[in-house]
Amino acid sequence: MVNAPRHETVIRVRGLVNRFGSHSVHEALDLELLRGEILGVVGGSGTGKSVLLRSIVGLKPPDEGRIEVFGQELAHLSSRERAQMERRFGVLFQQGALFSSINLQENIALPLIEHARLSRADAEHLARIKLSLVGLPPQTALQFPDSLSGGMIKRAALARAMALDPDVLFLDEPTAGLDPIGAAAFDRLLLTLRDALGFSVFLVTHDLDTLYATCDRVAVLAQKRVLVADTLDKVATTEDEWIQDYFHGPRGRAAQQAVSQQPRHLSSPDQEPQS
Ligand SMILES: Nc1ncnc2c1ncn2[C@@H]1O[C@H](COP(=O)(O)OP(=O)(O)OP(=O)(O)O)[C@@H](O)[C@H]1O
Repeated sequence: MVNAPRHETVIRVRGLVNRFGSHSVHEALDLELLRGEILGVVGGSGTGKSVLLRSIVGLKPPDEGRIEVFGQELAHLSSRERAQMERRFGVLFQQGALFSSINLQENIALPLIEHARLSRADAEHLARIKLSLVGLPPQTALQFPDSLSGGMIKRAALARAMALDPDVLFLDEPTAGLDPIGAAAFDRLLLTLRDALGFSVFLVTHDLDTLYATCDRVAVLAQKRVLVADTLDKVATTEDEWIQDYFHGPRGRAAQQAVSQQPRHLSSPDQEPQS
């Protein structure tokens, strides 16, 4: 691994409380994201993984608690400082992130024009570089999202999340809807890019294969907080019914077995079939 985690905290969440009316989602939630790590965030449906992601990126102001990013507390930033902070984030949301009416090159150029104030020509040139970084061939630059496979769309959405060279990538279920081969190719791509570029990753996922293949640490959300955040080995031995069912049920055992049979870090992202 070129950029091993250096145990420096880039995001620190303390005492987070999130509520929707009388429905409480998080109570006194604590979490850290370390520099250069891929942190998997798992938990049963509705435990608040996406709400946590949205709070950290500033889309859902918490009801209580502190969120510090690169040592600065989000709530204390001016709107200008917040905009600068947001440029250090790349977000890939669960429900595809591309505009269907413009081609891939234009989709990826958009944040570069809006936030980095590049000329259209420069932004589109950089967009083509980002597309090649995620393993998409040059001709896809002019294609529209509707004409691409699910795996290609995920790669293009990743290219867009990486448009501004973020320090932290937030990925919400990036392999959802992909077949196992496409999902494994995405996992390898993510690892390769993290190793090459050194960003930190907050990865919400239900995909056990992805956890085993990519994550340095895993945080489990349950009982409205982070029940445990540690290496997979340690998390998997935590005494909790949901954790035991999740990691030691048939799918957990299969994922563990699959990863023990292959090298974890590969030097280049394999391309999935581009149907
Ligand atoms: N805008 C909202 N208004 C009201 N309730 C919301 C809103 N957004 C989320 N919630 C509620 O917050 C809870 C947590 O939702 P969230 O989407 O974070 O769960 P999740 O852990 O990501 O679930 P899943 O794994 O199914 O995607 C759910 O009960 C959801 O209904």
